[in-house]
Amino acid sequence: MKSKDWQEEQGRLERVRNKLQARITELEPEVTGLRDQATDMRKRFWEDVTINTSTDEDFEETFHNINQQSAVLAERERGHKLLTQQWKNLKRLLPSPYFGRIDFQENGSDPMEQIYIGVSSFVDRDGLSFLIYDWRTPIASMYYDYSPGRASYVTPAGGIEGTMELKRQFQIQNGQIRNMFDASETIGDELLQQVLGTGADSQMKTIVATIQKEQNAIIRNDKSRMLIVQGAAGSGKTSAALQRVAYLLYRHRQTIKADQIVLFSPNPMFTSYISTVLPELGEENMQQTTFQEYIDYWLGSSLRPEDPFDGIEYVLTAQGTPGYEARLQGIQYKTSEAFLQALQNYGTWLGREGMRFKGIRIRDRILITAKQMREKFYSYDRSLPLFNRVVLLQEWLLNELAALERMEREAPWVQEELNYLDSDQYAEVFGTLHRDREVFDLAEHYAAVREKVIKKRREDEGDFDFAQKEEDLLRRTIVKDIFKPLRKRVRKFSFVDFKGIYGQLFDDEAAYREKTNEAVLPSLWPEICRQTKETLTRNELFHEDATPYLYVKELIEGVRTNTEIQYVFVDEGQDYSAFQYEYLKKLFPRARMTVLGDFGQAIFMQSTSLDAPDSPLVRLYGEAETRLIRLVRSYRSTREIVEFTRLMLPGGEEIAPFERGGQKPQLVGLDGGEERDAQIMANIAALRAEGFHSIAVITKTAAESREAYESLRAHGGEALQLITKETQNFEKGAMVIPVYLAKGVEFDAVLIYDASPAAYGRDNERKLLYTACTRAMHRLYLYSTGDWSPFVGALPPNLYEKASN
Ligand SMILES: Nc1ncnc2c1ncn2[C@@H]1O[C@H](COP(=O)(O)OP(=O)(O)OP(=O)(O)O)[C@@H](O)[C@H]1O
Repeated sequence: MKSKDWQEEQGRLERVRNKLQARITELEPEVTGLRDQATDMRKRFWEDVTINTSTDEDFEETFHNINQQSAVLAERERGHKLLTQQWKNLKRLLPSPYFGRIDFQENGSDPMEQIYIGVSSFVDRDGLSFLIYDWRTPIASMYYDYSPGRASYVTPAGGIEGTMELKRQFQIQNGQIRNMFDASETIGDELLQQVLGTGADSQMKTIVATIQKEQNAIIRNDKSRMLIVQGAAGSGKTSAALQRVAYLLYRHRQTIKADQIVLFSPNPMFTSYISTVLPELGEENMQQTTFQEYIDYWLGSSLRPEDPFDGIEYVLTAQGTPGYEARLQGIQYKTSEAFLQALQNYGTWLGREGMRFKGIRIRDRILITAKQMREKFYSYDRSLPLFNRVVLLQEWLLNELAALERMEREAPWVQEELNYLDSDQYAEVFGTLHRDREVFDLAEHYAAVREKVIKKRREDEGDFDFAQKEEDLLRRTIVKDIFKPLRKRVRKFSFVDFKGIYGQLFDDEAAYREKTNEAVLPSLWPEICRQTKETLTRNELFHEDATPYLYVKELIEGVRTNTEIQYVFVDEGQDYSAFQYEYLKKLFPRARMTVLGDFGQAIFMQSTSLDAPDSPLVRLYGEAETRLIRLVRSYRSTREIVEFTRLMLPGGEEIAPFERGGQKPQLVGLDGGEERDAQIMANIAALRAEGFHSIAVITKTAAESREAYESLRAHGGEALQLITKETQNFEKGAMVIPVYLAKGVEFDAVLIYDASPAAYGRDNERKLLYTACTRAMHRLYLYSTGDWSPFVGALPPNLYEKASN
């Protein structure tokens, strides 16, 4: 780069920074001033309103007064929030105001425009000249989409065409230009090289300075109801998703708030991993959750669903145990669209017969039987949906309970209870009767006067009537205490026997066919039925039963929806079943959906292909509303690691490495376990000495992780961290982690604890090994004390180096 250019750019940078600084200094007193005003107002809120309730007019005036005062306060707070936001943005810009520049000559327009691009916009005093453009502005999109030459962009008013004369990238730190590149290709590789060469972090970083064209298409897609991204490991799916959230929040800032966007992530640790990206971009985080959290929430405490990690642990460790094959078949069937259809048919069947209810009882006595409920239920108009009839039944039950409650007050058991009441309960009733009196002070006065006038004493504690009243009240209280929780439960639909309704699906094959019209059943159906029923008796649910169970529950209770949410993001989308997608679609009827995933990393049984021609995801909203984008370039790992890992997958040749070189993966053959642990510890020490700090020893299962952890600790690995499904935060350092928890995250170096055929031999273990190896950014080691997994053995030997002790 010519030094004249450099000087000019440094000069401009300084001018912009001075302006930024001046604006910050100018805003500072306003920001603190408004904050103080608002705090002060809040403190003095009640001093500034005069409360007078003497007359109706006074009361009304007080009411308006309070309203007015809170409106002023809200306005101040809003003003303060906006100003603070602006002030924070400027402060964020100051050390590194921009990262890119394009010179654009619009067709038919005179001056060529220099467009500097940063994480937010900064306008000069005149209010017109943009000193910095937010990366999300339409004009800035050219920076990501074009190399110098003809270029265009789309504004709300239409397309603009012209020529890009220059495209420049900057690395600016603390106000100094550290690097400057003029790019001839779409985003020069140099900057990306540098960014990717740095170490892994315990938190994900933003990529706004180096977004690639194909990622930009994902970020700015604003048309599709359903956007599907199938992308190879490390191709930037999660990154694109997060920058897309930032883009949407900017593009629709008048209408969408961060809490109207929800992102489903694979586990809580991942949630913490990505939590800093949006704040770094000056935006609030969207809502983040896991599917499991949803399920737990809606199932309540009635049943304990198995979590997906216990589910996968079973699949990976229980081969050969009785019932294993049936469980696998069960998982496959229960997560399929066929089962969803079967359950819909089941809903129709329940509309005609077979609903199950739970009788309502008090003290070992049935008040309303399940049979009565069933008869009542099926007496309602059969054209009404299940849900409406259940609501009618609910109303009927509440009325019945009210009548029964009145009758019950005279029941002999109530008399008995009366005899056993303790003094506290008496005191309470006594207090209530007297309280009634005090409240009606006027009535008390009136009664006292009346007593005098008619010369007859009013009734009192000693009177028969009073005693009668007291007993009545006691009876009411006793019966009410029993009926109140009954009513509460009826309101929560607990008179419906959901467990029985779901369970009876698994009575036997003929019954199942009749209830669901299902033609094709898994061959081990009887065993699937036995397992499902047995789990239900323990008040547990297999992971694969949880969503279907909720689905059936909602057929009856009414569908739960959340209409507030405008955008739903599903990361690691291959791990959700067709069934779960249908459920999400129903849950968020207004939302647009973005699903990002990689079928190459589909390690759960319920996986869904994202881009197959018959993918249920495409059917979800229909082809016309769906856009599929494929990412094949992998940015995370070095070329050597990508070349090694991609061939583990059928069709993996299309995955393209980014040109960043490194060491070939190392296959370390050892004679025994002890030796392996010593070797791993030696490799970790060497990696650390080289400056790699985030290191993961990856195992296939949680059980294996624990064993490896114990064993490595005995060989000097005291500082290692064991990651389990309960781990909430992702910390930098060396750790032992099962592969399914390492999904979505990355490390400087990955060490595959056991790459033998015993660990990764079956076909469903191929993707596990691929997922594990693709977590590595710079270094990859595989260990085995015997043969190599066939997925490694089949690779051309020039793709790795063999090392033995
Ligand atoms: N355009 C880019 N500029 C800089 N870094 C990028 C870019 N795209 C991706 N990366 C980096 O590549 C790594 C992988 O990105 P990310 O985790 O988003 O990929 P992914 O497709 O979600 O991966 P996986 O499916 O393996 O979880 C991250 O370190 C990310 O910062």
